[in-house]
Amino acid sequence: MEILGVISVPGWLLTILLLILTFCLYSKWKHSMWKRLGVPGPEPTPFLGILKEYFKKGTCNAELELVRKYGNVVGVYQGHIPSLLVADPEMLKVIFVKEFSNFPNRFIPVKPTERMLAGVALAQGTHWKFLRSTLSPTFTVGKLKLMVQKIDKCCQALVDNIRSQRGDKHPVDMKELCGAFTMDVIASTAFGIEVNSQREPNNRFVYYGKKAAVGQLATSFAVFIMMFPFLKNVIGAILLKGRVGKDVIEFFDTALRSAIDLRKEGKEFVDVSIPTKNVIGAILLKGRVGKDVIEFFDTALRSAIDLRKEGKEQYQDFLQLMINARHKDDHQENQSSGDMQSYKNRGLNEMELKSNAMTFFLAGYDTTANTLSFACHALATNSDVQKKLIEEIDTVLCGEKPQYEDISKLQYLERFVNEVLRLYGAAIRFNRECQRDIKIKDTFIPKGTDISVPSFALHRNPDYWPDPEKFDPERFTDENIAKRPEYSFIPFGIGPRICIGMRLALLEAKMALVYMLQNFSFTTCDKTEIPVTFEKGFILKAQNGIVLNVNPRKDTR
Ligand code: HEM
Repeated sequence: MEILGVISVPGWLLTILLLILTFCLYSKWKHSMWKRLGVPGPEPTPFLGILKEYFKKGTCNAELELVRKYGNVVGVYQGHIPSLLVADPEMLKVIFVKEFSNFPNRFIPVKPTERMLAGVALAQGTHWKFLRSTLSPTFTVGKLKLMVQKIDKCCQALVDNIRSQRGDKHPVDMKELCGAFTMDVIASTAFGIEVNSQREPNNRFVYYGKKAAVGQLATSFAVFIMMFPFLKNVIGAILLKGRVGKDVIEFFDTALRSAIDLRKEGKEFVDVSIPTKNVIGAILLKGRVGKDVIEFFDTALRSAIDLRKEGKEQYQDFLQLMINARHKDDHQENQSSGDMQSYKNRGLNEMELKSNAMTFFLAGYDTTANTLSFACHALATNSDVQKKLIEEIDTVLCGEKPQYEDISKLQYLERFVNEVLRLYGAAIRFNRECQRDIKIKDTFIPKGTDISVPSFALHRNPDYWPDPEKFDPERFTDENIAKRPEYSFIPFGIGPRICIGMRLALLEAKMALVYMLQNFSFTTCDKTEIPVTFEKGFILKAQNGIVLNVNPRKDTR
């Protein structure tokens, strides 16, 4: 083809050039939205928007810089998807509480699968309302009290494990140990399965839990879809369905299916061989899960069954509570959409049960584990705080094991944990999708916008937290709390969609801290990183572990 009768260009090359030009214009137009709306923000990198910064500096540091530079409301682009970062407490109240009906759902950058939408964390509209109201009773104080015995056992194992790991005064990686501890807690409180992941760091639950941990969505596929969101519905689901965590999902599904089957008929618990054989047969036939997984699962299952045979297990776990919430009306088993009335007479269907059990497992493991390991780091690097905490624990408990009621008496512990959550809250970002155009505090937010909360940056804003990097539990005295705006401290989110597992997380973290401090104190060693380097994902983690000296308390058992 000739251009202006001068240059001869092959047709295919011209097509490519035109395509590139079209994409560049598309990118430029997409990246002009916040400027047109008068919202401050950084100049986006073509096609990638802010993603390059996130990958280079990590989500938490990138957002901290953005909020410090542009203020509490910042317009950015994840690829070509417009995101409004909101770290203004007043605006957060409007979006997450007052105008919740306009922001009821999470923003999901990829096309969600049916399974993703069946879990309470990603469910939408009335379906979310139904799931949330069905699952919330699972986390009441009364139900949590029933879990205390299980948590207690895991705490004892944690202490034993620290003791054996430190051996002859070797430093201990508390990140690994805390991960194994919360894995034990969630396995027993969610599924009634006792896995000794603390003594077996290569345990399959730990392996699959880690593999499936939040942050998986930051795959190249997700980035690709963020760059070209118009392709979301065409290829998003296919790519994600095919590639992300298939073996992980399969593992959890099989484990759960058999656990449910076992419970359906009380008498089957007595016969170990039949159900176990069936499960393994099914896995082998499918040929998808490795031999090691089968062996692990067989062992875990066997121990769960053995416990039931010995009558030790009373099914006081989330799985049982969820099973109790289903089969109220079997013929509506497959219903998963419609108005609230259509959910009225049914419990959880199979897909919802599976998806939520896995959600609890994944949401409850990594978040709590990292919070706890940062707490140990804070103790080691703030000896005065540690001393005060030990004094309180000794005075209130007099060396006895903590009971549920004791935990609320430990006021300094409450302040300490809050300060840990302020500086090291695991969920550094959570979001909502704007359903209809709306103007809030002079900012126009178009329908479909992702509203993301950079909580790491909010929790380090010097306007609310003077000398923000300083670790100081006294920030959480009643007097000091009253001086700050509501919603300036939101480690578990805000409003009707606040973290459903908050009480469990706080209970297990506090119990573990009490157990540890009744037996040990923490100090730094030459391998302790100060300050800690964070990983770059959406969950706050110490990149190089939390390595500390753990010293037995001379005055303890
Ligand atoms: C220290 C530990 C934890 C932290 C910091 C944390 C933080 C959060 C945050 C920030 C959210 C988003 C809330 C919002 O959008 O407003 C959330 C949601 C959620 N969390 Fe947690 N979480 C923790 C532990 C747990 C545990 C132990 C469980 C379950 C056993 C859990 C289950 C969930 C679920 C299911 C949701 C989605 C709720 C919904 O959409 O209705 N989390 N969490």
